[in-house]
Amino acid sequence: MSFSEDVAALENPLREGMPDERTVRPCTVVIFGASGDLTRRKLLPAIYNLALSRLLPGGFAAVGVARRPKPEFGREMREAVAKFSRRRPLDEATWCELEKGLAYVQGDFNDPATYERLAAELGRLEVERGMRQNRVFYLAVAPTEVPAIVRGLCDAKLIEPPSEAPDACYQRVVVEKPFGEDLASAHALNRQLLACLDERQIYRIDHYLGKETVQNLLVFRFGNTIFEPLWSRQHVSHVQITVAEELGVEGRGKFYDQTGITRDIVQNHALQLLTMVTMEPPSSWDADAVRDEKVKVLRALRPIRGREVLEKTVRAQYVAGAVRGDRVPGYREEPDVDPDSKTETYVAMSLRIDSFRWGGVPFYLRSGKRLAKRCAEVALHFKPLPHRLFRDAPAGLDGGPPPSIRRGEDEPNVLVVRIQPDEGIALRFATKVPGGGMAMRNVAMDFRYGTAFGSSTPEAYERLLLDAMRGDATLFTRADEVEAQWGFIDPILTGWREEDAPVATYEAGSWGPAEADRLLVPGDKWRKP
Ligand SMILES: NC(=O)C1=CN([C@@H]2O[C@H](COP(=O)(O)OP(=O)(O)OC[C@H]3O[C@@H](n4cnc5c(N)ncnc54)[C@H](OP(=O)(O)O)[C@@H]3O)[C@@H](O)[C@H]2O)C=CC1
Ligand SMILES: O=C1O[C@H](COP(=O)(O)O)[C@@H](O)[C@H](O)[C@H]1O
Repeated sequence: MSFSEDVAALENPLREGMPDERTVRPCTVVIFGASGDLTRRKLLPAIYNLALSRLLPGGFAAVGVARRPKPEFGREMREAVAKFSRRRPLDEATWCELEKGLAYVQGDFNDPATYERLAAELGRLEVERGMRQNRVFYLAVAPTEVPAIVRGLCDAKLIEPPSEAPDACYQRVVVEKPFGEDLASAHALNRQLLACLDERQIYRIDHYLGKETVQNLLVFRFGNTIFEPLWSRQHVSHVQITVAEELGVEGRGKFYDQTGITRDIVQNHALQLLTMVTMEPPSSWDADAVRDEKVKVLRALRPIRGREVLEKTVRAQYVAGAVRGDRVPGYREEPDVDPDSKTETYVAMSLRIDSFRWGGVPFYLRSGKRLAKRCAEVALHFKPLPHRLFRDAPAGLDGGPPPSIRRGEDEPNVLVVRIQPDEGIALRFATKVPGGGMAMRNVAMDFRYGTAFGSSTPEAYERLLLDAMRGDATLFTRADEVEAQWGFIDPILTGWREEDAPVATYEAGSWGPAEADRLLVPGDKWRKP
């Protein structure tokens, strides 16, 4: 912990109790796909930040595995950390210590010799650094590579079945998203994994679950008494879930054109947000208790299939436009994208959850690349007043409210959970305009994470790596959960194909296609965060 953080911890009462006390046993993290983008942008910076926060165990090593030779792996990773770490400049002492336990094994995932070399390297590090065979294998690779790696690890006896003995070593496998590309492939992948591993050893990652604000959805709902009674069809008129990006496909045109935003974001991140907002309270903070409740919501999602896709979903692609003033090309002009591509870069849908709590409440979900603003949020729109006692203040009232305070007319209460950026929670409510009369205007009560807890909150990958080392799978998806997600998404993708659903267009830098408005119940409007 740096001096300034130390002081902040002492001075800010909200930070009390923040350091995490759960211990991590000495272990090695092995990253498959170590020459790839995720490793340098996210994984190594996350490991470095854990080291900087003194959350790594005394004995720790990180081994990268990939096809390309990397004679300067340590130097490359140092540069990556210096560039992508949330805390800069690089702390030399922390990096030097970490680098002592850093190694690289070159090899093809399909070649048994790769695992022999890895076994030798692990043996050397474990002896040298006084560690036992506690290992987290992080598969930062495409889903097609996963079965070969797991087989290779098991054949080489680098993974053993889990033992209940208190001092037994563990071996766990973290599997990156996308987990399959449809229900059939996800199911097959689960079968292949479970042929070699126990479910307790499998950690299917969805990095949105590692975001502080996503976890806070559960604390907000189940750690307070006053919100949960409002959290249902009795009070909520509709819910909007938005995952918007300013970014385009960022050099991942080939991957993206085969994937599309529904598989890349909605099947995982957006549906996870939906489950966190709508699940029933779990009986305890236990991995299976939490995941059982999430699966129930996924199974209660009303399917959208066949011609229903035309009425309940909108897919679209961006055309050239300007994002924050910079001209950007259209999707079909991006490198490695088919000029006749029908892959969606935007999707909006109107969902229903068939349950006692949510029956009749529309859930509007949208996600897009190259939208006006980077923003992920969940907004609960409450029901309108049954009877209006007070009048809205007329605009331009002398000495009246500034324009940032919104007119109250027809604007019921809204609770917005901002996942990113500007993480926080805002509640919109009506208030009396000062002066004579009883005119009202809407104002916001606004909690900001940055102000309350300091600006540098841990990255999702830090939390999730640490949880995998600790053996806490609560924030990872279970086999039945990931299959239930695909079970909802698959019929939509099939419906689009079979019904030849139109692909609308939207200008890059806008809030998406006008066609998305037809998903809304009359009177509802998409938010412009
Ligand atoms: N990048 C991101 O922001 C995110 C990525 N993900 C997921 O993480 C995973 C990895 O993504 P990303 O890092 O971008 O992918 P990259 O394409 O950048 O990296 C893939 C890695 O896999 C290695 N590899 C592939 N096949 C083999 C093989 N047969 N033998 C040995 N090595 C092999 C490559 O090695 P080499 O290049 O040396 O051949 C490279 O290190 C994907 O599933 C992706 O969907 C998830 C969220 C965000
Ligand atoms: O998984 C993915 O997520 C990122 C967005 O993540 P965020 O944490 O920056 O919100 C997205 O850009 C990428 O396409 C997708 O694969």
